[in-house]
Amino acid sequence: MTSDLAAQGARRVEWIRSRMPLLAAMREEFATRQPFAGHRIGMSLHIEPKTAVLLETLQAGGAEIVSTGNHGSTQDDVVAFLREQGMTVFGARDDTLEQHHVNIAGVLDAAADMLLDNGGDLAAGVVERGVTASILGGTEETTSGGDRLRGELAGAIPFPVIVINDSLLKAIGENKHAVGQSVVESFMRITNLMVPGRRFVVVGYGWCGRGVAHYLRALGGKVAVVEVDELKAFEAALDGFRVSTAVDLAPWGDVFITATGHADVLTLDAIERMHDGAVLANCGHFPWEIDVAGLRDAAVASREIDDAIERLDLADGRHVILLAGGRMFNLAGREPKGNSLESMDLGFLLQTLSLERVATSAASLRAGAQPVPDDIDRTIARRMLAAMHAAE
Ligand SMILES: NC(=O)c1ccc[n+]([C@@H]2O[C@H](COP(=O)([O-])OP(=O)(O)OC[C@H]3O[C@@H](n4cnc5c(N)ncnc54)[C@H](O)[C@@H]3O)[C@@H](O)[C@H]2O)c1
Repeated sequence: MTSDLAAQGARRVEWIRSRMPLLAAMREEFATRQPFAGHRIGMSLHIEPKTAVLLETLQAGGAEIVSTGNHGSTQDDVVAFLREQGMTVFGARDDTLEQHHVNIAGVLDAAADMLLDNGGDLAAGVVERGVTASILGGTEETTSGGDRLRGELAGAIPFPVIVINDSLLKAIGENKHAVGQSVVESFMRITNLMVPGRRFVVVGYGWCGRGVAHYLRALGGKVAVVEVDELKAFEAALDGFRVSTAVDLAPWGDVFITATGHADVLTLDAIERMHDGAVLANCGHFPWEIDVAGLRDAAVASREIDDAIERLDLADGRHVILLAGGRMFNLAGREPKGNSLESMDLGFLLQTLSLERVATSAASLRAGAQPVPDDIDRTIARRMLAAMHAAE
């Protein structure tokens, strides 16, 4: 019998599934191809409705799924739905960090022969347990997991791991365009402020920063860029943005958005020069880009004004607004949407085709971390163009 929670999960997945055409086509192909028949995939990935569509697709290809989510973000209705589809899923939204580690151990105990990893936890687990020989290969979703495989785990992984975040297709489709769109959407949803005419300073002009700067300008925002790499700073200037340092732009900007992946790119020396009411937000992966600790020390008072909006009063009478405590603000606030369905359709097809490559041709891949094979990027780009009717 379907539980109420599973039924709620099923309803939420329905809309998402209906707008992920690349994965839908894959499920049809897999019905006959069955590349994962006889394989058990052990997974660690943020569990929400888009992930459910990925898991359904792998299951349609014959895979047995044993999965857990990220700590603190597992959606219980989606877990209930996936369990009803015959998958083994560990984890709940309120799990402690300790329980999360038990969940990861549960996935490792299932003795999967393929891994879909997130941050390198499963790869580190099989090395620690000395069971690497039983693994055919797998994928790694994140840059930080890729860094770990190439750093502390280098030489210890005798099977291939395709690092999804190394894909140029993903950089374009997700980091630039999806993060660009969702950062602008989140700024508007969380603050309810106007973009047109407002002065934004974007720190970092990599894939994400470029997207953020372009989407803000597209809505009429005035945008300046801070970038330490002179080539990217030059590109930002040619793209028509004002380019300078954070300290120099501090009195000019109304809103400051960091997108670098690096620590302390917005510090007190800039914050002290900002005008009263300046808004600070970060969309980089780690919550360390804005010097939040330094800001809290300098503040004489602080209070939560609304969901993900905090006011910090400074000694000279000015105040600044910090969104989402300096964490990724496009995943915060009421009803965070995260990145667009289409970008996740694309990202999860990268996962699916990379796992299929491992299942069918592991011997043709080298051991350890490696980028997504170029032909997979190009196949998906062609499919995405067709799904978008871009040629019409
Ligand atoms: N919020 C999301 O949904 C989301 C999605 C994808 C990636 N990310 C994260 O966003 C961050 C940026 O990703 P990316 O793909 O744009 O990386 P990237 O490497 O393409 O760009 C980072 C840029 O920041 C610049 N930079 C570094 N230190 C700087 C400093 N002190 N001041 C100014 N510029 C500086 C670098 O020169 C580089 O151009 C990463 O942490 C990534 O994990 C977030």
